[in-house]
Amino acid sequence: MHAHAAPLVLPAVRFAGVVRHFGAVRAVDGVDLAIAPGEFFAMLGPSGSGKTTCLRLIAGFEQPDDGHIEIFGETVEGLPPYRRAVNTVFQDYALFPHLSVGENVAYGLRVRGIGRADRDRMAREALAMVKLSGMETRRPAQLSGGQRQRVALARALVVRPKVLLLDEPLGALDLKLREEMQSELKGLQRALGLTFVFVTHDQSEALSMADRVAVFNEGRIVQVGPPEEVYERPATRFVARFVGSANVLEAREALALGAPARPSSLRPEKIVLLAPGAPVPEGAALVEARVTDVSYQGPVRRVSAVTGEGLALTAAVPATASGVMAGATVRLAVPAGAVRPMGGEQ
Ligand SMILES: Nc1ncnc2c1ncn2[C@@H]1O[C@H](COP(=O)(O)OP(=O)(O)OP(=O)(O)O)[C@@H](O)[C@H]1O
Repeated sequence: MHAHAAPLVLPAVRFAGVVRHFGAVRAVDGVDLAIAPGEFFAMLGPSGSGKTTCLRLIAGFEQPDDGHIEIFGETVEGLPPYRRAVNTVFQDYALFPHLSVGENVAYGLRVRGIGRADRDRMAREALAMVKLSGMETRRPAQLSGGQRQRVALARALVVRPKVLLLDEPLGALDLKLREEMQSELKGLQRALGLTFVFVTHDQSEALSMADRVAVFNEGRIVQVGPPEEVYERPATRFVARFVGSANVLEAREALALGAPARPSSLRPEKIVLLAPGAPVPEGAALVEARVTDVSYQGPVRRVSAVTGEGLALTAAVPATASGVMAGATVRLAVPAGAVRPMGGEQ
C-alpha cells in the first residue's frame, strides 16, 4: 500500500510498527498489519514466534512498547479490554466450573448490566448458534471437550464483539472433532460476518480455514497472503519449510533443475516419480537419485533421495508406487515452473 493512499475500507484491526518486549525477549518486533472487516485471519507460526502476544495486544491484555494499534479506526492504546469491541476464546476455555452452561454464557451480559429476561434470551440464542440448545442447566464438568469449546464460543459471541480473537481454540480436541469444529467455526464466521483472528501453529488448520494467513517467525510477520499464495509461493526459506515442508534449493541447485539461479522452493508433491522406461514429461528436468528414506503416510509416501551431485530432495509420491525403497535408484521429474524463486532471507 502507498503511504499516501487512503485504504478503501477501515481495517477491523491495524498494527503500525508494533513492538512488545519482555526484558531481552523481543516477543513482537515491529509488526504491521491490516485485517479487513469480515476477514478470517490466521496467525501461524512456531511456539514463541509472537502470535499470542499479538492477540493479547489486540485484546488489551498487553500494551505495546512502541507502535500503534487501531480497532475499526479507534486508537486503543490505554483502552482496557472490556472497552474494546473484541472478545477472546481461550485455548483452555476458562469456563466457570460452579456456574451452569447458561450462566457461563450470560456472564458477560450480567457484568454489562443487561436485565434477566434479555440475558436469558441472548444466551439461548448464542447456545443455539453453537448447537447446544437445551444444555443450559448443565455444569461444564458434565460436558465433553468439544461441547465445552462450544460454550466458550457462545460466551464470547453473546456480547456481540466486532472482532473475535481465538487462541488455539481447537488445540485440546482430537483430530476428528478438530476437523468438524474447523468447518463449523468457518461456517459460523461466514454466517455472522464477523472478523475472526485465529492463532494456530498448525499449518493445515491455517490453510484450510483462513482467508489470509500471516506467518510469524521470531516476533515478525515474514509473509502474509491468501493460503494458496503462502503455500505456492513461499517468500522465504522459513515459510517454505514451516508451511508444508518444501525442499529449499540454493541458486546453483535451482539452475541445475533448469530454473533461474535464485534460492527457490520446490513442493514435494510437484516432483513426479517416473516408472522405469517412462518418458520424461515435456519441459521437465530429469533427476536420477538414490533413495535414502521412505516414509508411508497413507495416501502418499514421502521419499527422500540424493543425486550423484549431492542434491537432496524429498518427493511425495502416490503410496501405490512400487519399487521405492531405501537404496533403490529412482528417476524423478521436476516439472517446469515447479521451482519457485524466493525473495527474502529470513
Ligand atoms: N508475560 C511474559 N513475560 C515474559 N516473556 C513472555 C511473556 N509472554 C510471552 N513471552 C515470550 O515472548 C515470546 C513470544 O511468546 P508468544 O506467546 O507470543 O508466542 P506464540 O507464538 O504465541 O507461542 P505459542 O504457540 O507457544 O503460544 C516467547 O519467547 C515468550 O516466552
